Amino acid sequence: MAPELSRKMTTAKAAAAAVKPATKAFVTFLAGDGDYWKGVVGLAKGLRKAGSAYPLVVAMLPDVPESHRRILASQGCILREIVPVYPPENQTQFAMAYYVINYSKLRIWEFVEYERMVYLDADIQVFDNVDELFDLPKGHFYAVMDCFCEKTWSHTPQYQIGYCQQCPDRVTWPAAEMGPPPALYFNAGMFVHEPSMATAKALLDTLRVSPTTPFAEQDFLNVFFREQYKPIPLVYNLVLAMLWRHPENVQLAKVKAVHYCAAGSKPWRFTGKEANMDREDIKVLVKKWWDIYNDESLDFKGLPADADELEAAAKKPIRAALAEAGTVKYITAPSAA
Ligand SMILES: O=c1ccn([C@@H]2O[C@H](COP(=O)(O)OP(=O)(O)O)[C@@H](O)[C@H]2O)c(=O)[nH]1
Ligand SMILES: OC[C@H]1O[C@H](O[C@@H]2[C@@H](O)[C@H](O)[C@@H](O)[C@H](O)[C@@H]2O)[C@H](O)[C@@H](O)[C@H]1O
Ligand SMILES: [Mn+2]
Repeated sequence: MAPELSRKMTTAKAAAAAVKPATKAFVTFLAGDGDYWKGVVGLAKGLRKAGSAYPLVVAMLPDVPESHRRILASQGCILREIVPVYPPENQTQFAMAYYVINYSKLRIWEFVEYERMVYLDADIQVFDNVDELFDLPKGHFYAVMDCFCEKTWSHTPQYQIGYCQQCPDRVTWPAAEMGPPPALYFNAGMFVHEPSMATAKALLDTLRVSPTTPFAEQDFLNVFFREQYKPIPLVYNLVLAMLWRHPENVQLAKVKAVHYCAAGSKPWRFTGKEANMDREDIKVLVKKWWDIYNDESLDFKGLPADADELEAAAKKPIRAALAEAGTVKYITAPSAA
C-alpha cells in the first residue's frame, strides 16, 4: 500500500478508534454540592495529559447540582447518576460520619456496559499513563496496600502496637497473644474491577447483613474481596502518609498516581496548616495538581459531533489534519522511492 494511503488508513483507524464504544473506562464517585467536583475536573484533565485511551465516568449521587454536572460534561466526563447505598439501618454511627456516603461507591459494579473499570477517588491525580491496569489478568481485585500508622487507625489493634503491613518487620505481630496478623488491606481510593450485576447483587446483599465499621465501604470491600485481592505497586496510588510514615517504600519520581487523602491535603482547599502539610514534597505535589487543573490546553475539545464529521476528518490529507491539530510539526518525509 502506498505510504500516503497507509497514513490515511492509520488516521481513519485512529479516528474510528477514538469513538468505538468504550468497554473500558475510569470511574470516579461524586457526592454532594461541595467542592469535590474540582477533583473530578483535575482528574479528567490529568488523564488527558497522561494520554489515556479511556474515558472517565462519574458515578454521581442525586444531590450533585446541575451547575457541577455541566462543568464535568464540558470536560468530557460521562455522567451516570446512581441510587445511594445506605448501610444497615441505625448502624451508621459505627462508621466515621463523613465516610458513610462512600458506601454508594458500590454502585459502580452495576456499570455493566463496561467489562473493566479502574476506580479513582476524586482526590487522586494521575501524573503518568496507567492504562496498563486495564490489561491485568482477570479474576482478581487489584489495589494498593494501605498504611495503618495514621491517627485515623487509632481504633485498631495494629495501630495500638505500632504494627503496619508496610513494614511488617518493624514491630513483629505477636501471633501467640493476638492470633494471625491482619490480612493484607487495601486503600479503596483506587482499584481495578470487573462490573457485573451478580457481583453488585452479592455486594449489596452482603452489606445488608454486615456491621458498619470506621472505614465504611473500604473495610467492607476488604472483607468481601479478601480472597481475590492482589496488591499492586504503590506507584498506582501513593497514599500521602507514606511519605512520612514509610519514606523507604516511596520512590516519588516513579509514582504514577497520587492520592491526596491525608488530612488537609486536598489541593483545591489546601491551606498548608495541618500536620505535615508544610513539607516541601507535599507543596510540590499540590502545585503539580494545580498546574494540571489550571492548564487550559488540557480542557476537553470534544469529539467530532458525528460519524460523517469523523469520516470527513479521516479523509482530510494527513498534512492538513496534522497542521490543523497544531500538535505535530509535519516534516516532509524523504520519498520512500
Ligand atoms: O463530600 C464528598 C466526599 C467524598 N466524595 C467522594 O468520595 C471519595 C472518598 O472520599 P475522600 O477521598 O475524601 O476520602 P479519603 O480518601 O480522603 O479518606 C472522594 O474522593 C470523592 O470521590 C465526594 O464526592 N464528596
Ligand atoms: O470511606 C473510607 C475511606 O477510606 C480511605 O481513606 C482513608 C484510609 O485510606 C486511611 O488509611 C487513611 O489513613 C485515611 O487518611 C484515608 O482517608 C479511602 O481513601 C477512601 O476512598 C474511603 O474508602
Ligand atoms: Mn480519597
